[in-house]
Amino acid sequence: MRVDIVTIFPQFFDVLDISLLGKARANGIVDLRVHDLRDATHDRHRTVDDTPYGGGAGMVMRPEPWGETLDGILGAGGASVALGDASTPGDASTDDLASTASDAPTACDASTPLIVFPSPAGNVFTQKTARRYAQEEHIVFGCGRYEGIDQRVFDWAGTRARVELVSLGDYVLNGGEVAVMAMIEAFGRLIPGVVGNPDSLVEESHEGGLLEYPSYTKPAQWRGYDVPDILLSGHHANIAKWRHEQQVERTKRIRPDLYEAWAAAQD
Ligand SMILES: N#Cc1c(N)n[nH]c1-c1ccc2c(Cl)cn(Cc3cccnc3)c2c1
Repeated sequence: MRVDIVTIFPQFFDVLDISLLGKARANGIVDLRVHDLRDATHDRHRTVDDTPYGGGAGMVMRPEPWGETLDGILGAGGASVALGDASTPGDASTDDLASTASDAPTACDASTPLIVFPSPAGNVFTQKTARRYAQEEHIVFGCGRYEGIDQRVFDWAGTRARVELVSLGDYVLNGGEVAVMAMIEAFGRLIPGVVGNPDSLVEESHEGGLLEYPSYTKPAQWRGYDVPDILLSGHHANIAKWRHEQQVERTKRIRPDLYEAWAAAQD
């Protein structure tokens, strides 16, 4: 899998060299490339922003550096696909991603790169999104700053690739870098060969729609707290049953929204 990141803070992603993803890069499982948007500027101050048309506070990211950088990543020709607007149906629902939505790509396939722009106005990133991204051959992440990126970048990019605006959640960040770091970790660990023991991914929170069960390790007693007896019984079937019951109880108590969706899917 190839991953390109466009940002004005390339050093922000240096940390990806020390994580599991660093090993995946070294092993050739992931080809990760970081691009400094300012390298596509041609003025003395390497300007990437300007005042917004129509007035308003803050600055908007200029389209030219984005177009030049994405041209370099996608190749001069690049895929030409007929698309709706940049947004695509989110993965937040429990339904499979609707591939027939009016704003979904109408003439492209998995070999067409996916360009993901973090945005407060994007669809919320979920584990379902992470699973989908882990299947992609080439993802380009466009990290914006200031008040956002000129809309024409999304419109033009949508003629060259599949484009998604994605939000990390309903809170406000200062730019896209933190969101991209989180998304790369979330889908990167799902890529075969990145995590040593893939079995460890199966019973995590949000896999299967339930939160994970509580975990314990040695010592059996700690500051007056004991490990549940069932976990010391060696009875694997009973342990599995107890763990599932814990998952259901925790999900119902902590995330009733997830519980309702999970319960509906059991019927
Ligand atoms: N993903 C996500 C996400 C999230 N969950 N919160 N904020 C963001 C996010 C993503 C991209 C940008 C770009 Cl480009 C500029 N800003 C700053 C900003 C803040 C408020 C209103 N407009 C722009 C971004 C914030």
